[in-house]
Amino acid sequence: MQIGVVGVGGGGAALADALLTDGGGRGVDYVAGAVAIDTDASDLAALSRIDEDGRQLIGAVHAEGEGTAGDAALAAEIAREERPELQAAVDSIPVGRMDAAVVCAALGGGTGAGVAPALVDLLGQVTGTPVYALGVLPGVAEAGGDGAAGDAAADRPKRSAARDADGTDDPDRPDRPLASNAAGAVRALSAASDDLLLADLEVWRASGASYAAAWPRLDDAVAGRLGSLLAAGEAADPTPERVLDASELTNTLGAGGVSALGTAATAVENGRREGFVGGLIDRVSGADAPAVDEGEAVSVATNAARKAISHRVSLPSDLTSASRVAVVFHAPPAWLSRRGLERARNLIEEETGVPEIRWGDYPDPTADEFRVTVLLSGISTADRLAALGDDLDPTRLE
Ligand SMILES: Nc1nc2c(ncn2[C@@H]2O[C@H](COP(=O)(O)OP(=O)(O)OP(=O)(O)O)[C@@H](O)[C@H]2O)c(=O)[nH]1
Repeated sequence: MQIGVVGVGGGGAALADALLTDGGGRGVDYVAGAVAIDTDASDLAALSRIDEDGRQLIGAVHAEGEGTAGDAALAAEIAREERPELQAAVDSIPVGRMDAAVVCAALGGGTGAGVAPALVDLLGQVTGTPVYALGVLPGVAEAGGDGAAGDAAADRPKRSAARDADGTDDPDRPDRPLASNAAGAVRALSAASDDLLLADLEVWRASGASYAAAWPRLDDAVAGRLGSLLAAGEAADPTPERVLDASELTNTLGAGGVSALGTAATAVENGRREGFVGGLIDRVSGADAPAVDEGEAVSVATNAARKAISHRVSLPSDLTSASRVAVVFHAPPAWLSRRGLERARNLIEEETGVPEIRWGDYPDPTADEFRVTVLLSGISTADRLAALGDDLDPTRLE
């Protein structure tokens, strides 16, 4: 599945950048084009993968190139006033080559929360493809919740402030209302987009560490999960037994509620010889697959499947409330045993209560792990969302 990516705000643009990095590193590209839009010039300048031509600063008059400091209403106003600039940025994405658009945003940020809904709306009008939102929920402590380390005040929730040498914030700017921004953005994006995929920053925060330390971990992990799902349908050599293509993914998404991503991997022997000469011998002799014990293949597949839905799912939630599931098995070809994949699918079906999950395999002779990646869609019970606002019970979201 080919996607056009629009990252908005500091966190959203960083996540879009991570998707481009993941796509470039796979040998199977699934990003048709990517742009970043922000009110903060320094955050745009800090991106590493998105082309300079694809970086659009907005709100220069109101935000002076320094972000909105959490003011989602101001950001929404900027989006209304500068719709032509948003349109120009989006126009640089090759719409004809993509199966869907993905708008990435950190939902606690003013720019992310205020501008992402306008972008979803705009993309819906110009692309003719589904438009998905990929949102980062703020950490519990930075959003003013309890139950986490009390260092939220010292833990700069904003990217440019996190880089400030003195660590102080602009006293003229209001406190950042991360929780209410996130609540508003979840409401608006679930109404405007074809599906809202969520990743909770809290999931990637190591105990006692700062949220800033969790940013790249979340961005790389979420990009890797989405990348595994999207690239599986694009990989043609060797031929998969079953392809999880764009229409399968589109049919998994859009079930109402919200969606989450899970993954887990086990290291496996891929049987390749080391080095250039070894690679040549492998190619000439065709001896690139180790003999894999069927019992071991089944055990590796089921263990990875169990962990993928129980460990660091991007939005902690009641998995039995999901209504649709798609799974990709990515491994060296010899490890993709029919029985192993069937047992792993059965396990996921039993744990989620979703019958007949969609799935595909991704045989990859260069892989050195057996990876299971899961998309859980139509989730209707997630405590973290309910804590952000009564009306955010996903059953009530569109
Ligand atoms: N995943 C991720 N989250 C980030 C990153 N940078 C900031 N965040 C989180 O995003 C939220 C703040 O949003 P930002 O993206 O910094 O703000 P913004 O959307 O640029 O909006 P402004 O308020 O106008 O600066 C907080 O929850 C931060 O912890 C990042 O690089 N990656």
